[in-house]
This record gives sequence, C-alpha cells and structure tokens, in this order.
Amino acid sequence: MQASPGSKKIVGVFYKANEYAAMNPNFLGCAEGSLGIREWLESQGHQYIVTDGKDGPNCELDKHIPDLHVLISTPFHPAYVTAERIKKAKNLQLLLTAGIGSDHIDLKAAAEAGLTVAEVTGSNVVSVAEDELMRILILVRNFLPGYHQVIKGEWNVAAIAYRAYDLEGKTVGTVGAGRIGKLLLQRLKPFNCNLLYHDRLKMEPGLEKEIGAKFEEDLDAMLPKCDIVVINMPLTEKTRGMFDKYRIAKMKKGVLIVNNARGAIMDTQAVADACSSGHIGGILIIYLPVLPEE
Ligand SMILES: NC(=O)C1=CN([C@@H]2O[C@H](COP(=O)(O)OP(=O)(O)OC[C@H]3O[C@@H](n4cnc5c(N)ncnc54)[C@H](O)[C@@H]3O)[C@@H](O)[C@H]2O)C=CC1
Repeated sequence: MQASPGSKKIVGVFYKANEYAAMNPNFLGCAEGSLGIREWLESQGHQYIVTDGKDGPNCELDKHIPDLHVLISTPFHPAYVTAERIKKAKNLQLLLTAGIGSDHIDLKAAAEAGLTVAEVTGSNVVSVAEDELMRILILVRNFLPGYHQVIKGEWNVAAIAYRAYDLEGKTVGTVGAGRIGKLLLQRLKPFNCNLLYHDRLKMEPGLEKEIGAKFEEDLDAMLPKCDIVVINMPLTEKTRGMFDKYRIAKMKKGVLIVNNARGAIMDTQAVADACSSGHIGGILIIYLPVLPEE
C-alpha cells in the first residue's frame, strides 16, 4: 500500500509479544499492540507499518528506510539508526523513542540531517524508581542466593545471613538526579538512609530539603562514601565508559550497584574484574519496558 499525498509513512519497530499479547489488551508496547495508535493514525490518513524485523540484511525495517517519514522505536528492542540508515532515509523527518533514552540513534548524524529526535519524557519514571528500590533491597538483603537455594531445595541460612543487611543507615548515592533519580530519592527517604546525589545541576534548596539528599558536585568525592550507587543518567558521549576501572576502584569495597542507565556507561571488563575480586559486592541492571496501562 502506498501512502496517499499529504499522509505520512510511519514505521514502528517493537518486539513481538506472541502469546503474551493476548493476555492483556492493554499491553501496547509490543508489535501486536503497536502502541495503540493504529486506528487513530489511519483515520488521519497516515500509513502505519509495524515490524519487529530491524537487524540483518534485508530486514523489514531496511525495506522501508528509503521512503518512511517517521520511525518509532523503543530502547528495549531498539532500531539502531546509524548514519548509514539516515543517509538512505530521504523522507525521514522524525525519530521517536517510545520511552526514555535515544542512544540507539546516531544523534550527530541525525542533527546534521536536520532530523527531530524526540522521546516520551517521564513515560515510565515511576516504574523505574520502584524497580530501583526493589533492586536495592534485593542486593542489600542478599535475596537472590536465598531464592536460588529454595528453588534447588537447599537450606543454608548462614550462606545468606553472612552478608544480608538493613538498608537503614546505609549511604545511597545516585549518579544523575533527574526525573528518575529524584523519584528514587523520595522513595528512599522513609528508609532512613544517608542520601547523596551527583548531577550537573543542583536541586532547588526547597526540593533538596524535602527530599533530604545532599548534593555532591564532585562524583569522585561522592563514590567512596556510598554503600550503594545507583546510576540514573543518560548514555551520551560524555558518560560512555564513565565507570572505568579507576572510578570503580574509588568505590567502597563491596559496593552494591544498580545501573538503570545503559550498560555502556560502565566498562564491562572493569565491572567483571571488580565482581570477581569482590570489590563490587553485587550489581543489577534495569531494562524496564513501558508497562501496560492498568
Ligand atoms: N532501564 C530502563 O528501563 C530505563 C532507563 N532509563 C534511563 O534513565 C536515564 C535517566 O532518565 P530520566 O531521569 O527520566 O532523565 P532526566 O533527563 O530527567 O535526568 C537525567 C539527569 O542526568 C543528568 N546528567 C546528564 N548528563 C550528566 C553528566 N555528564 N554529569 C552529571 N549529570 C548528568 C541531567 O542533568 C539530569 O538531571 C535515561 O536517559 C535512560 O537512559 C529511563 C527509563 C527506563
């Protein structure tokens, strides 16, 4: 089908949910749900093509690159928008991320081509903040080894207890205190932790007082104080590889890390080495798709 004059060709790239799609009619972030915008887009005369095929030679996405106007993708099944794809996309106007974080797009190439890159700011920030809190508790209380014991029919309390702690009294630092970082700090306040944050921007004094977190201008000065570090900043050219072996070495021995940002903010080998040596006591990474509507 060809788009009629004036209408736009919009391509959405989402993961296939298969049998899970039918289990919840509000599960819209998958190929089957197509963000729930098909009816509306088509009623406006636009053409809407949805696929999960985004990689490899002759993938479905590449067939539409030459004439699409809008490309929608998510960080969970990202359509990598390389300079090469941008060059071929002669009609492209808008690259839309149905979520937060657009590091799957070559932003420099997009800017040079005059494209708009937009994302749905705030779309799943509560989900992420709640998830971070859960992961912090999982790490501090040494939950996972106990879970695996139960699955295997084992029972060794000491193997769990020797490193299971309370969150109360621990120092938690968030690297990045934007929308998600602030929501996390608010949720941590009742746990009576020492809360620190590092960001390019200091919060308004009123908000800082309400949240009860102390600003740390110098990241390298904050890290050695933290029992738990949560990473809440975007992956950019400035933050790529930010947590290398030197920075990890500055953290407390046994530090617990929750990385909500992209994996590439950390040097993988340095993380693996620090986990093996015990310098990092535990690390969990969040990859949280936009959740269904209630
Ligand atoms: N794991 C997951 O499923 C999800 C991950 N995310 C990630 O979380 C990130 C943060 O999301 P939001 O809080 O909504 O974004 P935001 O834009 O509200 O906050 C980001 C904060 O990072 C700070 N920042 C950026 N670069 C910095 C630097 N070089 N040094 C110090 N501070 C810096 C900014 O000043 C800002 O306060 C997203 O960019 C995305 O990568 C977001 C949603 C879901």
